[in-house]
Amino acid sequence: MSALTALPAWQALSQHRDTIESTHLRDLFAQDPSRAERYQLHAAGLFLDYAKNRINDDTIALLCQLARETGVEALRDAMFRGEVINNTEGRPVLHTALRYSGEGAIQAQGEDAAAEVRDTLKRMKAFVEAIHSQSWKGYDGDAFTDVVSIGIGGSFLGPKIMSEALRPYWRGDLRCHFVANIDGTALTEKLKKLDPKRTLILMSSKSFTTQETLTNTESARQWFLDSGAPESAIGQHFVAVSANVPAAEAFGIKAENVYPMWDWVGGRYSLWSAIGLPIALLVGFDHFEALLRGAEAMDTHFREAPLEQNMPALMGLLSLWYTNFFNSGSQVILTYDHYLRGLPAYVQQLDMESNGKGVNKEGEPMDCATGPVIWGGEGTNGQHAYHQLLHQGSGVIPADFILPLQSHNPLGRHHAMLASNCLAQTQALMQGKTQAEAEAELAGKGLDAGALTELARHKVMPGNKPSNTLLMDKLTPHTLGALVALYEHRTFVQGAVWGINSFDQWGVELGKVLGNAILDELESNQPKLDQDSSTANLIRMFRKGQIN
Ligand SMILES: O=P(O)(O)OC[C@H]1O[C@H](O)[C@H](O)[C@@H](O)[C@@H]1O
Repeated sequence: MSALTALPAWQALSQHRDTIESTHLRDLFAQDPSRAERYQLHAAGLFLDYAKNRINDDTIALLCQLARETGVEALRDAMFRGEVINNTEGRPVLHTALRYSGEGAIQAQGEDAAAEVRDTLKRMKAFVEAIHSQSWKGYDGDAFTDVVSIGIGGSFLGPKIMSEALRPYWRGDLRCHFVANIDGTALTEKLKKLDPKRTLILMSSKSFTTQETLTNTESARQWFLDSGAPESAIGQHFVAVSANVPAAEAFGIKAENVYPMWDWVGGRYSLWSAIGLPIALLVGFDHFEALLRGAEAMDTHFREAPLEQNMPALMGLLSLWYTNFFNSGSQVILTYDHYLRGLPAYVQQLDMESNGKGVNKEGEPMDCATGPVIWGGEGTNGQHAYHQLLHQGSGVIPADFILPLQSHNPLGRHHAMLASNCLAQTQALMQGKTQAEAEAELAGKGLDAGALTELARHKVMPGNKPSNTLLMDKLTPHTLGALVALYEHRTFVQGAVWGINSFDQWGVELGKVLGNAILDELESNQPKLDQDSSTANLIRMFRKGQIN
């Protein structure tokens, strides 16, 4: 047993689980009409109803005790102070400094992170306004109409998904196209519709070593030059965001066109930095700042609210409750808003890259599960597909339902219908359907008693499936910022309890190097093939371009 699983709170939760297991959520609601009032919370423009979780007051008390015994609050405060909590890379973790609007300093290894952020925001603002006012144009005097944003991982998902989420706020004078994959089809399909004279290329790579981003940017440069643009025009059309300014300059991007990133911001936490430039270009700098303020409001709540009333803490602890005490290997995020359809993929990277770890901070193997599989999609589409497994599958898959109360596109009864589906799903998962209810539904349909009982068995829903419901008045830059920061901190809380480093990603780094050795073999004519027989055979086929 590890120090973690031996903790009094962990042991108490293991026993408490049996109490909870013996009571159906339906009965918990029947026994306590005030349940919804007791298990709800407001923070930073968001409302969380967590009453449909398999909990009672003891569960919350024990989960908060576990957080205290594992030092979650102390680690949170150390993160905000800029201490080196990413121990394997020797770095502070300061994405919260990116949205800090106070005047004070935030020390990050001898530098004032807050001052650097302020300077960079000023530069970003000037750049965005120059593009919008058309004081910065293409080399032939044309205003920019299109931006191609090249980046992958955290340098892609945040800008793309948040831009989509803020579509109602787009200015309308610029389009943005995102290219991440090394698959040449991704870039080719985007570029073939564009006019190089009116296109700005924005490449984002914190490390400036990522194969996909470097190769796509080189190919985009070639496309630009092949169109007849002079080499001297590169400076007007290519901008980079990177923590590695010398490498960006060596690549040919003018120093004044390189916007900084810092070691103390993880890729998956970087959309609030210059990595978010595509968002600012699309929606304007005021809305980008509102996004930062929403995240900052959630930071303040996370920092100040006691654990029992702390939205990210409670969501993180509830997630851990199911992962570690109910063996739920996955969690689903269901957004009932078309603009938020990308959020599950965003949280997937955020959570799985952060908490997909098998050893703790000391490098010792974990003896309990860590990061669950995160997946999901937009409602109501999923209801016609994978919700079947949520309702009648054999495991427990906790769900987060996310619903803005007002639509940006009020259209007849659409929004009420959308909301009714969202609420009905949470209710159906909680209540389920008993054998007696299923039989009652089938009565009068002409079935004999035996057939009726048998068919009813297939229609039984066990219920007792937990969910959170997150509401906001409307999806705005502010509420979006708060929502994303909520998931960041929820991820943090789980990693802190587990005692893992949520801020490195050695498994993903492996992919950055593994491909290179095989690439040499694929492009070579030498029959060297120092590989296992399966890989060698596949390489031979690629060289021939034929499967026979
Ligand atoms: O921004 P870059 O340095 O190009 O990195 C892009 C991505 O690379 C890796 O896959 C990392 O694990 C991600 O966290 C990162 O966002």
